[in-house]
Amino acid sequence: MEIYRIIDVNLNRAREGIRVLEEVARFSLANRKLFEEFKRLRHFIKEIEKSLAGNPLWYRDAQNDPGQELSSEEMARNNLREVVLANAKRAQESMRVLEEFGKLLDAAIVPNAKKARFLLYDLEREVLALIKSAVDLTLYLLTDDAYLNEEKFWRVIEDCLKNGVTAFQYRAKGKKGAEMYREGMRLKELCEKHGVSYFVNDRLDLGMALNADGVHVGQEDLPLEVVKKHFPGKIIGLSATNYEEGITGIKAGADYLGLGPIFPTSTKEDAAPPCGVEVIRKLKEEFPNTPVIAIGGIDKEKVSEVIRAGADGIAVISAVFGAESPAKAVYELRETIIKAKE
Ligand SMILES: Cc1ncc(COP(=O)(O)OP(=O)(O)O)c(N)n1
Ligand SMILES: Cc1nc(C(=O)O)sc1CCOP(=O)(O)O
Ligand SMILES: [Mg+2]
Repeated sequence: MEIYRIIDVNLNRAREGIRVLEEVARFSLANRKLFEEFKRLRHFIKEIEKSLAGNPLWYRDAQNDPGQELSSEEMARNNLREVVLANAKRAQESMRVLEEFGKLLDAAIVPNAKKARFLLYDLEREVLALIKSAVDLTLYLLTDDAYLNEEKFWRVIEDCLKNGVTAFQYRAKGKKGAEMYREGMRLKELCEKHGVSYFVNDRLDLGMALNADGVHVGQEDLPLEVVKKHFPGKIIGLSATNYEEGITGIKAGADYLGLGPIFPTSTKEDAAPPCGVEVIRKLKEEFPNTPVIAIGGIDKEKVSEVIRAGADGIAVISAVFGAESPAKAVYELRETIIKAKE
């Protein structure tokens, strides 16, 4: 009897998890193919239930189930990706339980539960890829220690987030872990408040501790594949200073490239020689699906040139933080990008 209750609870959890994913595909992604595949999968779970010799419903006893209350982990969801990850995990775990207890009750359901679990892994990957590609990297603002050193810059940053920044990177070089955690958390909260994607530079550990949307690594930071392995489902960006590094990075699975410096920059002392805009054109011709974000020496005058060469977005520091009015600079850069993309 308790096995029927376990089967009942897990059939429900699997269906509920898949139902949430179905709604994400339908309403958030407006993707008919994925929506229908989730629906088919949900019906397939129903068929597993019907194929059982007994009816798990006969043994349902929700009143006396000690696992009824929501854990705080179940209540915390910051964005669509977290909703997908949590519900896919929930459904996959339930199917695994069905496989194990099915062996005791009705071995016939085992291969079907396993099939459903593997189908769900594939669908989850597809949904996460679509969510990742929906992240807007058009105007990507990075911090630099030279600017983030006075209290007044917190106000400046918030103004920028309100005025058109679409992605933000916490980039600190000379600070200790405790300070980075404090600043990083404060910045993350600001980004969340304004619906801006939040990245951490260089440090996988900090990105994980802050539950950032992603981490950006350079050629001399932790290897891309290591960061991808330890931060699954997150957006992992890679710096490339030339065409060859760009190709290698795309083939290794970078979610986007930070390509540069495109022009001379005085912000980064150890920057490579400028690579110019033609590299953007070549990379985008060969790999149109990987976002290329141009960085290094980009300002109001140069932004149109990089966007017309095919860059999906720009990453900037001094063009914003060095401006008399950073919020106005953000607004103007955004307007110029939109015009150049038309
Ligand atoms: C979006 C973006 N592109 C490039 C970089 C540069 O990364 P890296 O080469 O590792 O240099 P540092 O920023 O760590 O000095 C970036 N941070 N972001
Ligand atoms: C952080 C950084 N990375 C670069 C690279 O080429 O990888 S250039 C750079 C500095 C960008 O600052 P600014 O917009 O002031 O030129
Ligand atoms: Mg780096």
